[in-house]
Amino acid sequence: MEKLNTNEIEEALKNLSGWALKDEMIEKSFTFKDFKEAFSVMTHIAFECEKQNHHPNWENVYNSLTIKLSTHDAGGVTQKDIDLAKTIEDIMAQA
Ligand SMILES: C[C@H](O)[C@H](O)[C@H]1CNC2=NC(N)=NC(=O)C2=N1
Repeated sequence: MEKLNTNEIEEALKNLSGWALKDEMIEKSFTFKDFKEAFSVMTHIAFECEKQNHHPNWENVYNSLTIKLSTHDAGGVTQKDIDLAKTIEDIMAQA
């Protein structure tokens, strides 16, 4: 999968509210009511990642979750990351 250039990423991010390009990754932070809610959403996301065979770099501290997406094999952001970010937004909208 081809790395997207900065313009292509910025264009894609127009449809992904709150996601930003930083250090060759796209990232967004979320806050939940408590750990249980955060981990429940993470579990949901994890199953979708398995389906897409594409996985996040993420950090959870109690009720906060920071997700960073890049395609390790490509060394940057690809369409796979954009697709996974959209999936994550859909999950958050349901939560
Ligand atoms: C073997 C397997 O398909 C690869 O290691 C996949 C798994 N998930 C992945 N996830 C991410 N974010 N980047 C990858 O390059 C990647 N590669």
